[in-house]
Amino acid sequence: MSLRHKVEAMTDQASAPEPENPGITDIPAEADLPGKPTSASRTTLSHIMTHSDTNLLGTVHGGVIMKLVDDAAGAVAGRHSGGPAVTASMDEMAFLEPVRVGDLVHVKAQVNWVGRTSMEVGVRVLAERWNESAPPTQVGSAYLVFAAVDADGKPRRVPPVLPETERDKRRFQEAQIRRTHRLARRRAITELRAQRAAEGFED
Ligand SMILES: CCCCCCCCCCCCCCCC(=O)SCCNC(=O)CCNC(=O)[C@H](O)C(C)(C)COP(=O)(O)OP(=O)(O)OC[C@H]1O[C@@H](n2cnc3c(N)ncnc32)[C@H](O)[C@@H]1OP(=O)(O)O
Repeated sequence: MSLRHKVEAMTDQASAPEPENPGITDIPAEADLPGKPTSASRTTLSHIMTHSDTNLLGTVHGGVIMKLVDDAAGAVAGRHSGGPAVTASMDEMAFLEPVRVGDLVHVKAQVNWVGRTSMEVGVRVLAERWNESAPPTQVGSAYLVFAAVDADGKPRRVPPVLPETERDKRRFQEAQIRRTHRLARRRAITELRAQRAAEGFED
C-alpha cells in the first residue's frame, strides 16, 4: 500500500461509513463490537530505578522510561482490543523532571480514543522516592498509537471506548484533535514530496 493510500485510509472514528480496506481483518457489519469503558483497561506499571538504568549524567536514561511507557501502553491496548497490538507511533513524549536511582516510577496508561483498528493510549509517568511518603510527582507524559493486529500481523477491528468521567471525555476530545493533526501533517508531507518529485527534485 502506498503512503498516499495509507494516509487516505486513516479515517476518523466510526463516524464515516466504513471504506473498503482489504488490509483489515474482515468482521461482518452485523458483528458490531460492544464498547468497553475506559476503566476496563486502565493500567499502572511500577518499577524501581537502579544503577543499570542510568545515563552518563547519572540520571535515568530517557530510553528506559520510554520502554516502560511502551510496555504499559501495550498492555492497555492489548486489554482493550482483546489481543495483540503493536506500537504504530509514539508522539509528544515529554520528560518533565529527571528521574533518579531509587525512584519508584509509576506509569499510568489508558485508552483515550479508538478508530477502526487503532487506539490512542495516553500515558502519565510519576516518580516518588522509594523510602519517603511524599506524594509522587509527574515526570513525563506521552501519547502512543497502537494498532490491534491478528495472527498474521494485519490490523483488526477494535471495540469502541466508552469514556466514563469528564476527564475521560476531555481526553477523548483532545485525542481527536491530535488524530486530525497527525492526518493533516502526513497528508501535507506526502503532497509536498509528490510535488517535489513531479518537479524533478531528487533527494
Ligand atoms: C486479553 C489480551 C491481553 C494482552 C495483554 C498483553 C500485554 C503485553 C504487554 C507488553 C506490551 C508490549 C508492547 C510493545 C509493543 C511493541 O513493541 S510492537 C513493536 C513495534 N511496532 C511494530 O513493529 C509495528 C510495525 N508496523 C506495522 O506492523 C504496521 O505499520 C501497522 C502499525 C500494523 C499498521 O499497518 P498498515 O498496513 O499501515 O495498516 P493501516 O490500515 O494503514 O493502519 C492501521 C491503523 O493504524 C493507524 N496508523 C498506522 N500508522 C500510523 C502512524 N504512523 N501513526 C498513527 N497511526 C497510524 C491507521 O490510522 C489505522 O488506524 P484506523 O483508522 O484503522 O483506526
